[in-house]
Amino acid sequence: MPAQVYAYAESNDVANSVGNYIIKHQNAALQSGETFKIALSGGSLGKVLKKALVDNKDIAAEVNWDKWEVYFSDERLVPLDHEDSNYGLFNSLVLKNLPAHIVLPKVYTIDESLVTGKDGQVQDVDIEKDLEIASKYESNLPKGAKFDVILLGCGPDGHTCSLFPGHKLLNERSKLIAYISDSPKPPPRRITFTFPVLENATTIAFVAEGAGKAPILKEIFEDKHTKLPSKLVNDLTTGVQVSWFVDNSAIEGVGIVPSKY
Ligand SMILES: O=C1O[C@H](COP(=O)(O)O)[C@@H](O)[C@H](O)[C@H]1O
Repeated sequence: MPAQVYAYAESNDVANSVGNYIIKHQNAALQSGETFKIALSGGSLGKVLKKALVDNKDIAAEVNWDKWEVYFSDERLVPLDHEDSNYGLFNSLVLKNLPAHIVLPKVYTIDESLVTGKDGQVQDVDIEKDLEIASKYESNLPKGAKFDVILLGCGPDGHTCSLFPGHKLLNERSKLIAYISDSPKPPPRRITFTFPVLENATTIAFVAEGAGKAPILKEIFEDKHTKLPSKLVNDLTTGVQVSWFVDNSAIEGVGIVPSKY
């Protein structure tokens, strides 16, 4: 299934389109099941989610938060209220801005006590603990590690989740959640979805904005041989529908014909 690319001049339109996409897949999931299982990323996606799910009142009214199960496609091994935490970003930008009457979603976070220790202080690097964080997170994944939607970012180096170009985790097949201690982008200690989880999703959407993303999108869409992580996701042949929500500057000079969602 070839990836669909949806492009807009304005950032608000990108966000609204992402919001409509989420609602469509939420409704489809709730027609056949009791919960909507979504995985989020960090980085620039946080602001997009706020614009889409909090600020746009029409979309906000359609979100069945109480039926959502929220996971993170990757997480940095820092306390949950740390500025680098992907959960922390979603919490501060979205969850904390929801009206008081909203029943909050079930959100699956890393076990913070393994990062901070019982005294609440961040502990020194302890690979065994970090592996335990990854395997605990894996044990909480939905049945069959099946997500209705996975929302991804694409770093300027082509990384997605915490899967970095050329890294050995690109070949990880036995673990669904893997630990990385040498992330080239700080912070170095993280956990991440692996390819078996991405391959199994119903739908995956990338969100990428800004001229800084244009060179890497050019490589992803024009270089058949590149092995960038985002390209590997883009080329999945397991039946997952991959979409891109971008602004015009992110695809400036890229040879693709975008659509409107
Ligand atoms: O480190 C990370 O970066 C990617 C890409 O972030 P962006 O700001 O360039 O969109 C993000 O998707 C991932 O969750 C995060 O941990």
